[in-house]
Formats: sequence, structure tokens, C-alpha cells
Amino acid sequence: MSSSSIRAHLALVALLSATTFYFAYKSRRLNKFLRHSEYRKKPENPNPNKGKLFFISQTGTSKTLAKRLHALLTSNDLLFDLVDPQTYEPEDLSKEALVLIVASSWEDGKPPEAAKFFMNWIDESANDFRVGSLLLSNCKFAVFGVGSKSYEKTFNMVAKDLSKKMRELGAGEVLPVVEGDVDGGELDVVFEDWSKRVVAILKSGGDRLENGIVNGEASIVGVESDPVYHEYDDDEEEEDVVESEMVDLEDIAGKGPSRRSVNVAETNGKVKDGKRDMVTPVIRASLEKQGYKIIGSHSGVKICRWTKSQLRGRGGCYKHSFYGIESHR
Ligand SMILES: Cc1cc2nc3c(=O)[nH]c(=O)nc-3n(C[C@H](O)[C@H](O)[C@H](O)COP(=O)(O)O)c2cc1C
Repeated sequence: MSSSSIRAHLALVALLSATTFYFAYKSRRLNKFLRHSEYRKKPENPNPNKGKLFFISQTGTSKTLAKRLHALLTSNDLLFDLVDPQTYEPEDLSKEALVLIVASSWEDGKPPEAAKFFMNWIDESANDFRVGSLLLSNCKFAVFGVGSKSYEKTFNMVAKDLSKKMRELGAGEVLPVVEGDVDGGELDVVFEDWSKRVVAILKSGGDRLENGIVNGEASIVGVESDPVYHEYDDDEEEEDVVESEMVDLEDIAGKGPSRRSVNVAETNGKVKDGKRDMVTPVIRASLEKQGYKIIGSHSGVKICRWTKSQLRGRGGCYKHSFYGIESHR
């Protein structure tokens, strides 16, 4: 073999080695990035189709009762996860179809320590005008309170508060709150009665739940109110009256937001770099449900339905009809 061909061989081997080394290095970097990346997929709600039975408890009374109900549900082939709110991501509430809560109240009607984050989340969401009343619109729920009448004004405050806030967020209450009294209120009997009613409702199928009517007694159904964010147009009133039969691809794309796609830990209404996020995951979900597109971390935008209608040649709003203003151009 001539010296020039040996040199060529050596150069080829060197090139191949360098290439192999380079790709091996890149692959390791990529793996490392994926392992540590903040964009790594967060764990999904393990059983979004199963009901959730929460216990909000400090000294175990509510937990014991919830366990009893869980056993009853299971023996009736009703699949529920028994959940400690401490281990639950409240963002997932919007995916739940059925929620049962056994909740105790503590000093000044406050929740036990373990449920503070969960309760705060519900409270903040219900009080945030940007979230609106659609967030839990797919969720049916019932609450049993564990407390003592001797605390008078704050008797079962947590349970009552939960019920109110859940309704404000659009969830449908299938049974009015039942208030258990640990001090002479025959708690076990009252709880057993409530549990049987819950099981009866669940076993009766979806109809009663859908209607929010239980054995003829009207349950408190989610309070409907207008969406909190509006289009950048003053045509809403007319839009409400005329419902387009056509479904916009844009609107479909807005449905079913993935809350995992945003960094929940950082943006759940918390302070980041000294600033509070304007579009938290909850607000994002609510806006996307209404067909808005989120711009940056601060705004939601949706094209006016009349503008779309006009662009399709199907007529515009009163501004066009009465004054000839072509706001779609
Ligand atoms: C210090 C203290 C404060 C309490 N405050 C309230 C209250 O404000 N409202 C109420 O209904 N019950 C109140 N209770 C009663 C508890 O709700 C009751 O003991 C219940 O069984 C606790 O349930 P848990 O073991 O599941 O936490 C209080 C009890 C204690 C010991």
C-alpha cells in the first residue's frame, strides 16, 4: 500500500471516529436535556375517568368516614380514588367528572393544614374574575361536612364554603351539603344516610346527575354567569342571540386545553421574578375553553364572530347594517 493511500485511510478513520464521538456527545447532551428539561411531560392525572373522593381531615374523623364511603362505593362497583388533597394537583379538578368531599372545619372555620393549598386554590380561582364560571362545568359533586355545632357561626364552614366555591366555578352539586355534628349529632347515622343517598344517585345513572335533580329534590346546580373575558368588540349582545350553525376550526382548537403544557409550579398565580403572572394556568384554561388564543403571558384574543361572518359574506353587525362601517376590513 502506498504512503498516500495509508494517509487517506488514516484520515478516513479519524473522520469516522470524530463523527462517532460528536454524535455520541450530542446524544448524551440531548438525553441529559430531556431528563432535566422543565418541558418534560408532567405526570398525568392517573385516573381522570374515575371519581375522586377527597377527605379534608386533621385528626382523622373525616378520613375514617371517607374510607367507609370508599368501601361502600367499591362494593357497589363504583370506582373512586380515595384522595388526600395534599397529594393532589388542584389544576386537575377541571378534568374531573365526579367529586365527593368529606371535609372537617377547624379553628375559625378554617380547613386543616393539609388541605390549605387545595382550599386556597379553589378560593382564589372562584374569586379571580378572569377564571369565570366554566372551569368546573364538567364536574358533579357533593360535600359532607364534619364539624361541631358548638362552634356556632363557623359550624362546618369549610364544607359550606367548598360547596359555594365549587358552584361558582361551574360544578353541579348533586346533593345539598349535609352538616355532620361530632358533638351529639349522631354523626355516623347522618353520614351513613348521606352515603346511601350518594350511592343511590350514582347507581341511578347519569340522567339524574346531568339534570342535577335527586329524588325530586332540586339540588343546587352550578351558578351560570357570563364569561368574564370578552372580545375586543362591542357586538357581544348580538352574538349571544345569533348562534352560528357552523363550527369554527379555530373554536375547536380552543377546546380541551392541556394544563400540563404550561409550567404549573411557576405560573399558578404565583410571583415570578417579582411579578405576578397575569395569565395563570387556570385563567388560560378558562379562556381557551371560550375559544381565546393566549398572547404572551398577559392577554387573550378572539376574533369577533360578526367579523368572521362578514368575511364569509354572511352579513355583519349593526355597525355595518346601519352605518355602513366595514369594521372587518
Ligand atoms: C381547636 C378546634 C377548633 C375547631 N373549630 C371548628 C369550627 O370552627 N367549626 C366546626 O364546625 N368544627 C370545629 N371543630 C370541630 C372539628 O371539626 C371536629 O373535631 C372534627 O371531628 C375534626 O375532624 P377531623 O378529625 O377529620 O379533622 C374544631 C375542633 C377543634 C379541636
